[in-house]
Amino acid sequence: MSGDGADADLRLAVTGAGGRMGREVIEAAADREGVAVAVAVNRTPTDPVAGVAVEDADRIDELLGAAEPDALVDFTGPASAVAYAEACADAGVPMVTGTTGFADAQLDGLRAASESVPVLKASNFARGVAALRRAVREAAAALPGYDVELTETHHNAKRDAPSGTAKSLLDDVESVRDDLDRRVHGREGEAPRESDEIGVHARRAGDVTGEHEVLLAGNRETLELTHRAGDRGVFAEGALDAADWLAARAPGWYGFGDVLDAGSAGATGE
Ligand SMILES: NC(=O)C1=CN([C@@H]2O[C@H](COP(=O)(O)OP(=O)(O)OC[C@H]3O[C@@H](n4cnc5c(N)ncnc54)[C@H](OP(=O)(O)O)[C@@H]3O)[C@@H](O)[C@H]2O)C=CC1
Ligand SMILES: O=C(O)C1=N[C@H](C(=O)O)C[C@H](O)C1
Repeated sequence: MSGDGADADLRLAVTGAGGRMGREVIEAAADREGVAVAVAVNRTPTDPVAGVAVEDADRIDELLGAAEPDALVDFTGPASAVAYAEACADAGVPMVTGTTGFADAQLDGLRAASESVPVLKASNFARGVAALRRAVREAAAALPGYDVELTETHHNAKRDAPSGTAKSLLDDVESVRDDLDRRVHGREGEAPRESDEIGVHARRAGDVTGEHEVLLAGNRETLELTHRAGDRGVFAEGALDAADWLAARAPGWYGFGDVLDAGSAGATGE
């Protein structure tokens, strides 16, 4: 393969290239046959990652125009993800974003870009989480009246809380349980539990990659459904699968479930 990946099957742009996930995506791409990183950018100057030079993020428009990558993979922050989506729309580049913590207005910005190019947003690219989401929908529907509490644990540098995955799981529970429509974030003092609550607990500690547990409890039994990510490579692999799939799609709004459905894995939803 040539240095700029001109003969690769899938040529990527990666934003946040100096971040935990950006580095992981570049390293996973380097290990994958037929995939090359044609553009990598970061807000602050960063040494090359896996031999890929990291450019100033302010040059993104010029770099996308010159390299014409097949897709851009973004793991940054909500404001920058929206700005990169606008750059993708202008350059005609499909965008995969795993960034979490968007406000509603920022989501509108992503959706606006999806009118021009394919945009795939997923709060979690682990296949196990896709399976967890299916299991949670099934369990919550099968156990009417049971209390539901969600606990997520992440490393101490995570910015947003609760996690994007936690919010997706809460959406899943609420989609099958009309009686649960109030998210209660932690409890303190006089706080008796009401029947319409879903308790949400966000823990931040050490270097935990990411854990999500959904507890369903009746009066004489409990069911716990838990996913633990072993390392960030699992997210990077899923994001590369998503980029590969998205590169051939029409403009629109997509989720990781669409990628897995296409591969007959049977997942649905974001
Ligand atoms: N969907 C999924 O499967 C996963 C999603 N995530 C999400 O991905 C995102 C990034 O996580 P992680 O890699 O751990 O975070 P890091 O803090 O390690 O990296 C963030 C990166 O984004 C850049 N960045 C942040 N804000 C801006 C901005 N305003 N403008 C330009 N660049 C910016 C940072 O640049 P700089 O170096 O200059 O600070 C850095 O390169 C988070 O939202 C996280 O929740 C994480 C793991 C899996
Ligand atoms: O910030 C992280 O690290 C992670 N963020 C995602 C989220 O907010 O759900 C996914 C994963 O849990 C790791």
